[in-house]
Amino acid sequence: MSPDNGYLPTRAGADSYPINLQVTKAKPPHMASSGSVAAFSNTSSASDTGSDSESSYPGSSIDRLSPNFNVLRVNRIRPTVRGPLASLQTHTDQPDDVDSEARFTDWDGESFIYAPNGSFLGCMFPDGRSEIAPEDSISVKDVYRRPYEDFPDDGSDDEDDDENIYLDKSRAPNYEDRLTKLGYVSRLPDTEGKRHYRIELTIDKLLEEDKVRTRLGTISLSSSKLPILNHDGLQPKLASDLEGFNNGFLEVKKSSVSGHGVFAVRDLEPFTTILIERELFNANSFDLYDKLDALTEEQRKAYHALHNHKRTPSEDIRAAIWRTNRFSISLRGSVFLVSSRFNHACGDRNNVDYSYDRDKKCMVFVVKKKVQSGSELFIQYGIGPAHLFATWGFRCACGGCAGLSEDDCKAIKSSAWDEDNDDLAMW
Ligand SMILES: C[S@@+](CC[C@H](N)C(=O)[O-])C[C@H]1O[C@@H](n2cnc3c(N)ncnc32)[C@H](O)[C@@H]1O
Repeated sequence: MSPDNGYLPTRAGADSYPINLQVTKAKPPHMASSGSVAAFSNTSSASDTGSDSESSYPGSSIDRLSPNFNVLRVNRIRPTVRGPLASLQTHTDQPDDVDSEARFTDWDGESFIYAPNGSFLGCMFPDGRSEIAPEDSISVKDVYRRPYEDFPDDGSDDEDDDENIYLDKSRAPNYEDRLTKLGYVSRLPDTEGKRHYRIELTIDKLLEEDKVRTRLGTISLSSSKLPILNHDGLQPKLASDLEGFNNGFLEVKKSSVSGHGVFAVRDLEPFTTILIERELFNANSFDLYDKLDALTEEQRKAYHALHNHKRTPSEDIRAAIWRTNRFSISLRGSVFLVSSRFNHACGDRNNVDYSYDRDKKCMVFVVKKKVQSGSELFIQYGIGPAHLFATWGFRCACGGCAGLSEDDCKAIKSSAWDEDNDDLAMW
């Protein structure tokens, strides 16, 4: 399982986080309460949608916010006759320990927006196609999960006169052509202990001289209530047997695919965060045994209760457990107790995405599509049964792929499998 092996469009980046998203329809333009920039001052409360419609479009499109930033709604307020502009309005319960400005980058018409603490807030596609979109919802598309450090700092970032405007030149070589695509980020008055940011996005190429910022939409964010599961003071029950572990979203129990698995305990909507778990430890092939020695007895017991899938009969059991369960974090691996119980499914069958929060050392799991209560929750370890077999030594039984024949396995073993190699750094 490797959430951190480069940019994969289906995977979350290291500094990106999941959200719960609800999109509401906005008032049609003629009903909008105000079409001017000044209207923003009335919208600093997260509970103010500017819209009275309840329609929701779960599955719409901004993904991957911090657990501290749940998107509650996106609503289109008013398209402007001068061309569309978009804005995000955010708030956070985070302590005031970060810069007061969010960051905005623009690349090939894709807009990436970061919270002041560097957390990825979302992305928008402010291209011409979405101008005055015919549908009521704001046109915010697709999902991007890219580690923050993916954006190279060439020292040449252009800062506009307005100190709240950032344009990342290194990501937008033709940035001069895009000068009308700037993000305007400003802090709004705090309410009820929450901090609010307004992020406006100019997307109208026609507005060369007379740039007018008009709110096209608003995104309100609230903090996630899902607590981090950590194993510092491990409960004996968790140490000996995870079966029955239930956090209100998921439970661990026997799976028909393999051993134990993770199952939904209620109907889940896309983008729901279902588990945030702190690693038990992080190791590489050199310090694994030291790390295991440093665990408490309960923690070690929990480690040994994890599944092990030996690649070779001679493989050390501690190494086999580590290799079977670790999530690859850069060149190291982290072990989790509940996260390690997710089985793999190929193709469309996997229904959960995951990412690693480097700061908190947590794995974060987010539902990708609607899941019915009782269904098994699957992640994707790798692409295709041949890769799974060559890397982890098991034959995929997810039901979503053709699987492997005996001959396939033999062929893989003879080409990609070194019987003597139980090297921990295999993958
Ligand atoms: C991280 S563990 C997953 C949880 C494990 N089933 C358990 O009981 O703890 C990974 C192991 O689960 C099994 N596994 C996971 N997904 C599988 C699949 N699609 N088909 C067959 N075995 C699978 C393999 O043995 C694999 O080495």
